[in-house]
Amino acid sequence: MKHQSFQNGPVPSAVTPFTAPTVIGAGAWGTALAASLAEDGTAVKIWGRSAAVVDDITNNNRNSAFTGEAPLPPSLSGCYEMADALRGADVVLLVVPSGAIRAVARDMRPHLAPGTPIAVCAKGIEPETGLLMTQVVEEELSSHPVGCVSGPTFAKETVLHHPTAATVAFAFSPAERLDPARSVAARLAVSLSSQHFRAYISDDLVGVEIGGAVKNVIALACGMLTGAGFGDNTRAALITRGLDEMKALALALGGRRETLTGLSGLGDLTLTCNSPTSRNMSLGLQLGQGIAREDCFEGRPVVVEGEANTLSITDLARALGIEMPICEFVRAILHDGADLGQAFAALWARPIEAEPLAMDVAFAHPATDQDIATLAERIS
Ligand SMILES: NC(=O)C1=CN([C@@H]2O[C@H](COP(=O)(O)OP(=O)(O)OC[C@H]3O[C@@H](n4cnc5c(N)ncnc54)[C@H](OP(=O)(O)O)[C@@H]3O)[C@@H](O)[C@H]2O)C=CC1
Ligand SMILES: O=C(CO)COP(=O)(O)O
Repeated sequence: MKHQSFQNGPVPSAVTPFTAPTVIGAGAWGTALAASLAEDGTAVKIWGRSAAVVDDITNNNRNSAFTGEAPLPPSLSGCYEMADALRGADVVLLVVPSGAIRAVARDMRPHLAPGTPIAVCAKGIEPETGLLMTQVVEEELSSHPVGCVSGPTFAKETVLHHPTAATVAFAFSPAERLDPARSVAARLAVSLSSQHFRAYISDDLVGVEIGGAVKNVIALACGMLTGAGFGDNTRAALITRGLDEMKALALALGGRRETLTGLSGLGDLTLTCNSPTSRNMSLGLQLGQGIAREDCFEGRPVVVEGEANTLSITDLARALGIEMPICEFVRAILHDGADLGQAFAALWARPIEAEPLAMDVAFAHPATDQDIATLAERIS
């Protein structure tokens, strides 16, 4: 049983962890999160749609298909009936790819106890609606508190107990604001935390979710340019300017700028953009090397969230009037058949901007060259 203090003013309150968590989705990340929750012996259920995967977890304490030979805690048990998985659950982590979130949330509805909190752990934005994953789940499960878990977390490292940190974000009720130790975010953060895993809390769902969704697209760009033969300078430029794009989108949707410098923003951007362990970075790398899309990953189907989400993110940005040139560059390559060299030359030839002004000005004014020149004069 985890009991930890949460500093709230002079008198720290105790945080009560969840005692019956269920994870929906038995892929790599669902398995890693379930293992973190079960680390201290808490009985955790994990639902998967493949009987072979579920049986492997229950009988062998392994998920060979998704997390290899890494041993999983014995208090983790698999279910392939949604009703069994959700019976008695006091918190649910929803960990299927973003494209499946709405349908799976709908399937969960008849089996959830009233008010059970749901933490969405997929990274993306819904096509057509432009909704964040938590907003999609709120539409399907309107009477439940809905939040998210996001951060720089490769599942394969998490199951091997490499120290890992992530952010848990939920809206805080007025009572929780007075005593954050009682918040769903704090309770889930403590439930997930162990000697290998640290969870931080936030109430900025927009900021946390936008970081997780957009970093995949920037990782694709980093992969493409790395694959094309460029080095660390180019990746650093894309990461930094990509962070600016994330901030702009999050701010336009009501998120907070500082959230994007946290684990789910800069943290995940740094991880994903610099490592071919990332499926998004890896796809970009292969495309940059000239490998045809259908031959990438040797033809295996692999979840590459940034691929479809490039469209949903740029559609949303266009509708909001936000410039996201790196994301547009990735869209041009992946979805409009553009030539990588020509598209990058166009990206690189964009007008010179004053770096701090690029953010601050874009929101106050639909910035023209004249606007920027005028503001630059005023500041200098
Ligand atoms: N892997 C990682 O390191 C991290 C991943 N994430 C995010 O977690 C989410 C899931 O990714 P990840 O676990 O890696 O993906 P995986 O490919 O490892 O697993 C996906 C799981 O979802 C299941 N699934 C797919 N479609 C459906 C559906 N329509 N209905 C029900 N189940 C479905 C798959 O089942 P089946 O095998 O039967 O197809 C599989 O169990 C993504 O949004 C990803 O961005 C976040 C942080 C880290
Ligand atoms: O989100 C992740 C790490 O935080 C996993 O990244 P990929 O989906 O690109 O593999």
